[in-house]
Amino acid sequence: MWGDAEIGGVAIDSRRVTPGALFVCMPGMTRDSQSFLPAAAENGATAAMVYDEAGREAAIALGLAAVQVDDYDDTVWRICDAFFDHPTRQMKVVGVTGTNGKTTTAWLLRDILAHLGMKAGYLGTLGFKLPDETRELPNTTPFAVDLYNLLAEARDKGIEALAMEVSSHALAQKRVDGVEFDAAVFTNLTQDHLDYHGTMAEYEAAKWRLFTELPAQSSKAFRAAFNIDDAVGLRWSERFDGPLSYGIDNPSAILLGKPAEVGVDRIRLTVREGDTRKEFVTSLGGSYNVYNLMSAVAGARCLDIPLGYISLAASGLHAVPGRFEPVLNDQGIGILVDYAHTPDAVEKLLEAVRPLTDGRVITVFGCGGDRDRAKRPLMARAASERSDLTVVTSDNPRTEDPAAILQEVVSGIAPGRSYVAIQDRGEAVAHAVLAAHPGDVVVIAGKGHENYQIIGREKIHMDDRELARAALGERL
Ligand SMILES: CC(=O)N[C@H]1[C@@H](OP(=O)(O)OP(=O)(O)OC[C@H]2O[C@@H](n3ccc(=O)[nH]c3=O)[C@H](O)[C@@H]2O)O[C@H](CO)[C@@H](O)[C@@H]1O[C@H](C)C(=O)N[C@@H](C)C(=O)N[C@H](CCC(=O)O)C(=O)O
Ligand SMILES: Nc1ncnc2c1ncn2[C@@H]1O[C@H](COP(=O)(O)OP(=O)(O)OP(=O)(O)O)[C@@H](O)[C@H]1O
Ligand SMILES: N[C@H](CCC[C@H](N)C(=O)O)C(=O)O
Ligand SMILES: [Mg+2]
Repeated sequence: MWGDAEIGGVAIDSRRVTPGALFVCMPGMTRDSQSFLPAAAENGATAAMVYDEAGREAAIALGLAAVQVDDYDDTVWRICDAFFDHPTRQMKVVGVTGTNGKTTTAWLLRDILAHLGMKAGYLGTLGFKLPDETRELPNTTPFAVDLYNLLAEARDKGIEALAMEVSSHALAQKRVDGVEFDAAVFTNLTQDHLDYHGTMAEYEAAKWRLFTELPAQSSKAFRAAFNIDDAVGLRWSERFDGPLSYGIDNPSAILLGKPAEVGVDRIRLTVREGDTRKEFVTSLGGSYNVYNLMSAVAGARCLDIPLGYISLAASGLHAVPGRFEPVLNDQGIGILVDYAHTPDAVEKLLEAVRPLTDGRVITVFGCGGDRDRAKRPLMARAASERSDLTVVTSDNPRTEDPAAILQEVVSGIAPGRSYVAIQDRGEAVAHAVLAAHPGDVVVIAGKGHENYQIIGREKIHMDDRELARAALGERL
């Protein structure tokens, strides 16, 4: 520590530094965040957390108090948790983790809690949702400094319960350490993010921290809910003391769902827990959402909300933005915008769609650049095996060559299956919609709620729902 300073805030980005703040420089970013020390000082920072000698010297030269840390990940959350006075001790927090279904589960859980009159919040891929406003966030689970700022804001605004997605990146980087979870829900584990974690074992180990290391740091009692129809969920529930197991297929689940009807915008199921049975009728659609509904119910049960209350609240549930979201039209063409961006999600999505139509299924999808390359051919296989026509296109190529990504995707198309590769996403959507006949379903996967395409480091406006409507216009 060099020098002393009274701290009035903590910021990770020089543009968000307010007078008196500690500016936290995070190592390993695309740009050296210590290069923003002058901008932070200009905005009134009085102290800086730096990660090497050059940063320390720069901070001191700017008149800032400086602390140099070697283990960034393990230090920053401790500083934030202490500075913000342990914000999660004053609200219920339910974490949701797993490869697919985090956003949907956490969003539905927030809706259930809000319908029951609680002041509930949501934090995840769809942003930071408070009762009166929703703000977009760049990450599913923000970095510790940003996260703790949001948690303190939630606490200060009287949020009673927060449903929060917890990504594997966040767990590996200790972004959520110090957060005192009342409960955590596990949805499923299949391949994704191998670019970051390297192996499935490492990926799984990161997620497991939410159920082991994090509760061990917490002063609260902790409950865990596992989907035991998933192989990893089953294994974990056996390793865990007193979990709430849930599922549809495995009859030993404590919370057991029996779907009675699954349509485009209707799910009806019975949930049994011991001697209690309750009917759930929602305006959600798609068979994969039966699981997410069960996950959300499990999250609410972990907070001791009676099953009957949860079933009442569930009657108000409807499609989550960008997930199995219909684009309505009067041309008789089913159009669904969805966020499937893993092999398992593509499979589950298309299995949800097939029973809903006697017509053809036409699927448009791509794979993100600068992300897990190994999943590209697997997504193509999953899509082409279950579609009558597959249209491969771009999905956030980022700094990669879009044509090269398309080639890697196409290498996985199942032999003999019909496909076309069209790099421009707007043209690809138009091709699919123009090829459709009444009764067919066009599935546009991968971008869901995203209203942009990232090309290079630029974000340009692009929204699959708008592209679909424009293409419908071309048919007239
Ligand atoms: C690869 C990666 O992790 N990138 C993150 C990184 O972006 P970057 O390296 O491009 O940042 P940068 O713009 O060069 O800035 C570097 C540093 O300087 C700071 N800065 C920058 C400009 C300035 O004027 N002043 C300033 O202080 C920034 O705050 C940052 O700390 O820093 C940004 C700001 O903190 C993050 O939003 C961004 O996450 C991006 C969006 C991302 O996609 N990350 C993925 C890998 C991720 O974390 N995903 C997980 C899982 C998602 C899921 O499957 O659900 C997640 O939780 O989001
Ligand atoms: N329970 C599930 N099992 C399998 N696939 C699912 C499940 N829930 C959702 N999906 C598929 O995954 C897509 C993304 O769902 P959602 O956004 O809820 O997941 P997520 O885990 O939050 O994803 P991300 O990692 O991007 O945050 C959906 O659009 C759907 O195609
Ligand atoms: N949170 C996910 C989103 C991927 C969505 C897809 N549109 C892409 O860009 O690959 C990720 O960072 O892997
Ligand atoms: Mg998400």
